[in-house]
Amino acid sequence: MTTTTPTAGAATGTTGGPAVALRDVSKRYAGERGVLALDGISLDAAPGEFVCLVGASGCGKSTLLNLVSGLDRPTSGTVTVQGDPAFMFQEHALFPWLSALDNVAMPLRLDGVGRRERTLRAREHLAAVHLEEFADRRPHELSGGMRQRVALARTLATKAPVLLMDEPFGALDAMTRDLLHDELESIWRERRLTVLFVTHNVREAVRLGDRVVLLTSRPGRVAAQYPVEIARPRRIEDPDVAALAGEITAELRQEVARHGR
Ligand SMILES: Nc1ncnc2c1ncn2[C@@H]1O[C@H](COP(=O)(O)OP(=O)(O)OP(=O)(O)O)[C@@H](O)[C@H]1O
Repeated sequence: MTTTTPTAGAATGTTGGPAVALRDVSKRYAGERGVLALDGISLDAAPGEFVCLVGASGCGKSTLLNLVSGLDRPTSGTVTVQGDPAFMFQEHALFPWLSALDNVAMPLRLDGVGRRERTLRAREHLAAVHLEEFADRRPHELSGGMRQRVALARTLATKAPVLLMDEPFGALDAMTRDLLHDELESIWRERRLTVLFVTHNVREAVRLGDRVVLLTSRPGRVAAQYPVEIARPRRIEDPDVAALAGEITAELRQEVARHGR
């Protein structure tokens, strides 16, 4: 039986259960070849937990996030989320004709928040990502890193307790990515968000995650899970981060080799 059950409006942690729970979730895409993207995934994220997903290209990471977001439904199994999650992609998907402030205010506007209140709140979210001085700029007047910050601020404006991030920093240079790691980490802690973060970059996963989940090549299954017990604050170049990332990468390589991809 297929059910996707976002318990809309529930706050993180109020029911005492996991913030995100996947139970034996499979996804087969329709079409001639009927690709089986995910096969029997069971995975929880506790309220306030930062979970990173890594795996070979095409193993179903984006599919998994889409199922959690409710954009798509599993073929079988159940997906349960406490509250409506917010989604942030690699492509910032900002409205080009709107200022940074109006982009951030958009979810508030859609929620029916009045102009005065939403401007005030959007300014606070921009300040959280250190962009208060750029409130009036349009996306094309901002750098790639700044645009991703605006996208992050807009995601925060939704007040969603669960944040789904699909390679959000993949296109950024190392320095900008480092800064955004710091900002995301501090916002995550402050707001006690639950984060599901997809990345190709195993070091980034270890830098950010409380736990790293390694998926098998297609069809995606959980191959291994690594609790990250390295004290925060962490830096991506820390030897401990590099060591665990090395271990996970070795396993990932074997996984890719096993499937000849
Ligand atoms: N809408 C769709 N229709 C048919 N097949 C799809 C669809 N979306 C994804 N797929 C297939 O499902 C598999 C998993 O795709 P998905 O994008 O979830 O993988 P991924 O791990 O996020 O990939 P990458 O790391 O390259 O971004 C792939 O083989 C892909 O071609």
